Order: sequence, then structure tokens, then C-alpha cells
Amino acid sequence: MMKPHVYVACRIPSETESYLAQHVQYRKWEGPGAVPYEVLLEELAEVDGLLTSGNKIGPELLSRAPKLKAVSTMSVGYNHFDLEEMKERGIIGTHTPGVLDDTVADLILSLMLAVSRRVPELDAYVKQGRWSKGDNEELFGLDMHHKTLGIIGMGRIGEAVAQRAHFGFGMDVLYYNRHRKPEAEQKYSAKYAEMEELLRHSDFVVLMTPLTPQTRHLFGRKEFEQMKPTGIFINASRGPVVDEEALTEALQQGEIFGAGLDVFEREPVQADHPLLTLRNVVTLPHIGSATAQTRDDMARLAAENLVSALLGAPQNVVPELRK
Ligand SMILES: NC(=O)C1=CN([C@@H]2O[C@H](COP(=O)(O)OP(=O)(O)OC[C@H]3O[C@@H](n4cnc5c(N)ncnc54)[C@H](OP(=O)(O)O)[C@@H]3O)[C@@H](O)[C@H]2O)C=CC1
Ligand SMILES: O=CC(=O)O
Repeated sequence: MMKPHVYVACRIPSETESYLAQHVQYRKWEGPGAVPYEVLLEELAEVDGLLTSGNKIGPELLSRAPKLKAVSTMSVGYNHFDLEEMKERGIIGTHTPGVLDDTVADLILSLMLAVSRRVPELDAYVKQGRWSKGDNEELFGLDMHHKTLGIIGMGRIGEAVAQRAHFGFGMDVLYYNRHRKPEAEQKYSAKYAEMEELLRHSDFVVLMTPLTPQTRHLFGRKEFEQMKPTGIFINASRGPVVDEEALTEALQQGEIFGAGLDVFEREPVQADHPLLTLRNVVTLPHIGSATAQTRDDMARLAAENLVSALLGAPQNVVPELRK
């Protein structure tokens, strides 16, 4: 039987390439940087499958890929999939849930600590030779242990955050989803709360929903106003879930204590973005799952997902495209 043809548009480790080679014929983008859109369109003309990590999968691209049967993204988020278009064309879309939960949760905890204890700001203070003797109250931060954490989007990653916060830091956990999760409530003594109640009672608010039409700008002026003035806001979901103008205002006006951001409305964020000028914001370049081990695991799973889809027994299909 002829092996299916695949294009690999993102970096994958050599072990994963060997795995792919057993099942498919593939070509790959060798870099540097991201694959240019024109190259992608050309490559897709003849392939059955695409392995990607964030290329927009929309009508133009799909219309240039007449043989395409499956797109596998090396990410758990799949807001770059045009789900309606893929459904109409019968394209299978898969993602990589689960393998990155602990790594992303670790990063979220590091943002919570970095903002509350002002780690980057104080690192700069020391390195700039501004440390003087004596107890300087201006350098004090806020405690994280035994405070209240509110998680909006208590899914796989949200639960990994709850686990660390509750058992590691003795935090009380509130959460908001569209559906309650009795098992999570039991495991982490978590309490379900409506958004407003969660925002009013939480010392730390972690946003971890997917980006969907319903969650776009879920967080705006009203939500920041409802937070405590000592509240810390963390977003590691997707940038457009937050209205960045409202967040900037809330930070400038002291409506909240600080924010930790791994994601932005436009990525890469522009160097002159107002958020980057604020002392009480800790930023990262969308790096939640980026450890060597976890990226290897994601690449392997994405490759397995693609092979499974092309060989007729698809796994890890995104919920909206399941038959
Ligand atoms: N910064 C980074 O590097 C990374 C970012 N991510 C982002 O994190 C997201 C979450 O990943 P993961 O935990 O695996 O996903 P899950 O699907 O497991 O969890 C998402 C949670 O969000 C809730 N949710 C969905 N829609 C809404 C809504 N409209 N209002 C309130 N809650 C909602 C869901 O509950 P319910 O359905 O009951 O509402 C669910 O509990 C990904 O989609 C991705 O965008 C993921 C990995 C790395
Ligand atoms: O942002 C990363 C992902 O896996 O989604």
C-alpha cells in the first residue's frame, strides 16, 4: 500500500521523524524561522496530511490542498483551526491534550510567584546596584501561600494548577467553568463560584479557558473592577481572551496589584506595547509548554495523531470535529 504524503511545518525531534518515516512519506520545513505562507500553500498542493504548530487553517489554505484529509496541531489550543470550514470539507483536526499539563502549570505557578514577590523587578534592582542596607518596605511583596486562588477554565491545565496551589501552597481554590466538576471539587477542596463571586474573593485569578467565540474578551473593564486591589491576574490561555486596553488601565490605575502574561492579543507583542512599560507586569513569550522534554512529547503525540487519522483510526480529534 502507498504511504500517505505529509508535510511537516514545524520542528520535530529526529526520533519523531523516524517514527513518521515508518508510516508516511514526508517533506518538512527546514527553517530558519516559521514556514512562509507561500511555501506552505505550495507544499500542501499534493499532501494528505499536515503537521503544524499554529498555521491558520482557513478557507484559502484548504482550497489549495485538494487531497488534504487531516491536520495535526502540536498544541492543545486549536483556535487557529477554522472549524466550520474543516467540518464542511471533512478534514480531521487533532491536537495534543494532556502531555503538557504539568509543564504549563509549573509555568503558571512561577508567574504567580514572580508577580506577587516581584522577582523580575527586584532582580533588576540588585543588578542595577540599587540595593542599599536596611529594611526597605518599598520592596515588599504579597504572600501566595494560604491565599485564595480563582481559576477560570478549570480544565486539564487548570486542575494541574489547582493541585499545586492547594497541596503545595495551602491555597483555597475557587473555580468557574460552564459546567461543574464534582471530582475536582473533591480532589482539591475546590468550590464552584460564578465569575463575579470568584473575582471578588480571589487573591490570584488564573485564566485558562480556550479561545472561542464565547471567550473572546471574556475579561474586560468590568471584570478587572471586580477584582481586589491586591489581586494578581495571570493569563496563560490566549491573548484575545483579555481586552488588553482594559488590563493596561486596571494596572495603571492600581485597580489590581499586578499581572503575569504568557500570551498577548498580537504575538509577538510589539516592543512599544503599553503593557511592557509597566513595573507590575511580568511577561513571557508564549512559552508555557516549552521545555525540551514536553515539546518532544508533544511532537511525538502530534505525529501519532496524524498517522492515526490518515490510517483510519483517528485519536485526539478536537471535540467540535468528532463524528
Ligand atoms: N500558554 C501556553 O503555552 C499554553 C496555553 N494553552 C491554552 O490553554 C487552554 C486550555 O487548555 P486545557 O486545560 O488543556 O483545556 P481544557 O479543555 O481541558 O480546559 C478548558 C476549560 O475551560 C472551560 N471553558 C471553556 N469555555 C468556557 C467559557 N465560555 N466560560 C468559562 N469556562 C470555559 C472548560 O469548561 P466548560 O466546558 O465546563 O466551560 C474547561 O474546563 C488551551 O485551549 C490553550 O489555548 C495550552 C497550553 C499551553
Ligand atoms: O499554547 C500552546 C498550546 O499547546 O495550546
